[in-house]
Amino acid sequence: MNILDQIIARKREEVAYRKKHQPVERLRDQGSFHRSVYSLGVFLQDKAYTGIIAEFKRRSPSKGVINAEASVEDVTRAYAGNGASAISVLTDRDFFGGSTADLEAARFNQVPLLRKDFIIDPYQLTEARAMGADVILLIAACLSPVQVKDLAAEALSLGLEVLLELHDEQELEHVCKETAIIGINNRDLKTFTVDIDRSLRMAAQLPVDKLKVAESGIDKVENVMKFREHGFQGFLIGEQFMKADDPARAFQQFVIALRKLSV
Ligand SMILES: O=P(O)(O)OC[C@@H](O)[C@@H](O)c1c[nH]c2ccccc12
Repeated sequence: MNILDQIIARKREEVAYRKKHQPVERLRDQGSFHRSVYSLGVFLQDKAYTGIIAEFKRRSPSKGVINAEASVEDVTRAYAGNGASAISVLTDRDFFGGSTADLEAARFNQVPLLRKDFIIDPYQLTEARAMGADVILLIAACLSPVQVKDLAAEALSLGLEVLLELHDEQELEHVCKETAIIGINNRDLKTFTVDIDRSLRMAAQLPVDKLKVAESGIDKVENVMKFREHGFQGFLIGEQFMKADDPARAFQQFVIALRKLSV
């Protein structure tokens, strides 16, 4: 079993457990279920922001512990206060050290919040809405095209936006009218190999009306500039900030350098 298969096998158990202990009706009663959402599509196209979807990630299966100390509140406040178009928060516990509590703790920020997890069941969409997310991730590598379409339609009906993550050409068939924002993951979730040019190669094959997000392995402002030239509106960056002793400062410095190049 590759790592993605292991994550999904564990996720099925986790979702079954959660459904039993937190019935979907109870999720719908939570206050945040009914709040209005921030639109990732709108924020990615607003030039007042950088296009960066800045991620809060404590650890990962590929890197182990990235940052054990960081405070969600402090880091995400710095992300939102310094031009992030959105914030991504890992909510998977077993492989990424995240939690529902982490996302809830980031909710005070007035930018779109992405629930970063492995979504395989509609229950997780209601859960995402209830915990205060605005956007959910659907990963083509672990879903069929029909599952993507059904989960995306349900997410939209709950008022959530969808970021569909692709990695290779075969996954282009997962793109549908319900998925307006497409991320290309430069990291292969099965082998962890990162190829930063993958986004550039695949971008040309995406429908022109989709918003494009380059994901993973971005560690230089020059990468962001290059992605922009290739028509990308979004850049999902985690480790580059989280591996610093002070992720808030690392983000600020990255944005200052990016703004210098952008003028
Ligand atoms: O930390 P990086 O290399 O900047 O990557 C961020 C993000 O793209 C990565 O965390 C990610 C992309 N797709 C995922 C799916 C699940 C978990 C994590 C991810």
